[in-house]
Amino acid sequence: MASSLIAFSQIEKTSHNSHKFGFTLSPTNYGYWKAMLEPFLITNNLIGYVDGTIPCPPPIVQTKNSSGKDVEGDIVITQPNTNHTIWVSNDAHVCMLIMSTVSEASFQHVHDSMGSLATAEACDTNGALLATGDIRVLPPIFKIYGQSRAFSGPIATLKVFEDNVLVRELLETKGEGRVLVIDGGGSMRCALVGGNLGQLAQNMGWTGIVVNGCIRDVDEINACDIGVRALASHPQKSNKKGVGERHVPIHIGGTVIRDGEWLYADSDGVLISETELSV
Ligand SMILES: O=C([O-])CC(=O)C(=O)O
Ligand SMILES: [Mg+2]
Repeated sequence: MASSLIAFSQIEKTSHNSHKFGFTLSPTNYGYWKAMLEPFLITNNLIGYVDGTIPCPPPIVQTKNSSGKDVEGDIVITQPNTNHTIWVSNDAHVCMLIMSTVSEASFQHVHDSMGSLATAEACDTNGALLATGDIRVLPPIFKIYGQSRAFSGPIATLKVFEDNVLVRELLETKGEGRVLVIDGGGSMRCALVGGNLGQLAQNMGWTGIVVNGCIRDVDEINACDIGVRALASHPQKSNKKGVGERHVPIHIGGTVIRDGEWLYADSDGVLISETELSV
């Protein structure tokens, strides 16, 4: 039998809400914030809603009403799952508690990560699309840079080699939430993106940049409010000849990526999908 969840009582909720944290999460104090918040969540048995050890039960349950002698066999009864309703309500309470410790400066960032699609879950639930190649997983060759650890958007492709003139030209156009995916041939001999281009991408509304190649000005890029993936950092700048191809199919690690497809990146990896996936 499925174990039952218990809804938080009004007394418990009031007690949680009256806890004074006395600080908020800002763009610079994540370690301190986590060290202060985690013990609170553990001692109040709330951590399971955060780390996934109390998973969301399915909204519908099926029970078999076996009547023994019934020649028709078992009758399957479908009903709403009260555990699901309780979990959703408890989870909303925990979310509210945590969001009350997030500063306005960090709100958008936290909100974006909460709303983004988890790549592991997307793989688990889309086995058929993975098998047909409609969803592809990029090989785990990338390092994570930029403020946004989880990001997604329609792809603009670019093929260049040790030359970043076209990277700047594309980033000077409106991003409109797109992710620039640069096939730089995996070159480890110079950087295709640096702090200035990272800032430009942020200002022009790009969501992220994925580089099959290197970046530089890592500290500046890490301060930009975009997601960045690259093979490594390299201090040298690239050529400035303006050679390359925009919006063409590219290959990264043997995986084809087409302009207009969707990219999903989080701490677990990077997915390419022919169409937009629902969260
Ligand atoms: O100028 C470049 O080639 C890359 C760079 O350093 C930047 O974008 O800041
Ligand atoms: Mg620079």
